[in-house]
Amino acid sequence: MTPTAPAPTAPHLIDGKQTAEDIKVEIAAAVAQLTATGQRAPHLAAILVGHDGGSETYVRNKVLACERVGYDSTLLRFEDDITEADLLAQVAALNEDPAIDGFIVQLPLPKHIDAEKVIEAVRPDKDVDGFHPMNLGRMVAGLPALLPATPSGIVELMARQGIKTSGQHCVVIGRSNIVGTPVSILLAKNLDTANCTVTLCHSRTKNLREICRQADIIVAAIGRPEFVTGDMVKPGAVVIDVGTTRVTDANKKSGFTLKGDVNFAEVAPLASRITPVPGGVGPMTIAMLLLNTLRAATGAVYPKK
Ligand SMILES: Nc1nc(=O)c2c([nH]1)NC[C@@H]1CN(c3ccc(C(=O)N[C@@H](CCC(=O)O)C(=O)O)cc3)C=[N+]21
Ligand SMILES: [Mg+2]
Repeated sequence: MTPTAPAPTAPHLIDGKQTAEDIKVEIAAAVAQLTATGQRAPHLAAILVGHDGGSETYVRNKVLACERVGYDSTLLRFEDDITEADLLAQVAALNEDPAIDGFIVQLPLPKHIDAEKVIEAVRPDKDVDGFHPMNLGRMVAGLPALLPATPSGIVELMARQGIKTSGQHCVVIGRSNIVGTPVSILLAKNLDTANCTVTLCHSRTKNLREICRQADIIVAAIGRPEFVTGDMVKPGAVVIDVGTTRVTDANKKSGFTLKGDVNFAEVAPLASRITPVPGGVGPMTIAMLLLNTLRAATGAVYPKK
């Protein structure tokens, strides 16, 4: 008898691209309602410093997404020798501009610029990245806040895909300020969409493999391509891959392949559900940025100034 062919992986893929599209349709409807009542469309601005290929792609995707939902968008580009003082002046100008509802400063910034200082300079009510300590603190305290886009995108993606989180053991790998740390906090919250038992692992974690094997849900956010291998995953686990590293690939016209933090070939056959890269968490990040911009524009978190 011939061996059974492996089960097709498509049905258990978590389609972040489609879910993000659904959210954009909802946002577009909200924008149409705003403009029908005589209000102007939400306006998102992005500051991009330098010429990093990944950053250019993400920012371009953000601008395109704005067009899709009917927002106005402004892209401010600067060379990588811009001084910190000049960048801070640009941030101050956007803070004061009443035509701008929210803005982001694309990271990473050049080494001579103190990124923390720039993040703290963004007015919290326009901080649609949710990176300002005011928004992070309000999130930790469970107060209304502009939430960071990738963490809230992960929570929203699991909710919309019917993935059970309540009481589940979620192992987050990576403790960055923009993903690992905030997503571990969100997933532990007493929310219909969260309520996980969370373990936050990082580069100093002992017995990482054993801890990961106890996870019902793994969130991989270490930024190391194919870090999570089959031996780290309990059969039936849900696997959320946050990584998007460009790896040189001579066979590709672009010269690179986008790699997640999960070894997809090994892990997909074990997982009950898994996000692909691309088409998983990345598009959700953009959808949640748009949602934050709508919340900023309508004064849903902070009163409009
Ligand atoms: N101030 C700031 N805010 C950010 O939110 C921010 C940032 N800086 N710096 C870099 C990271 C990374 N990030 C991504 C956004 C979209 C995709 C995305 O759309 N990815 C597509 C593929 C895109 C491609 O083809 O490269 C996908 O996964 O399907 C990925 C990564 C936002 N970040
Ligand atoms: Mg720096």
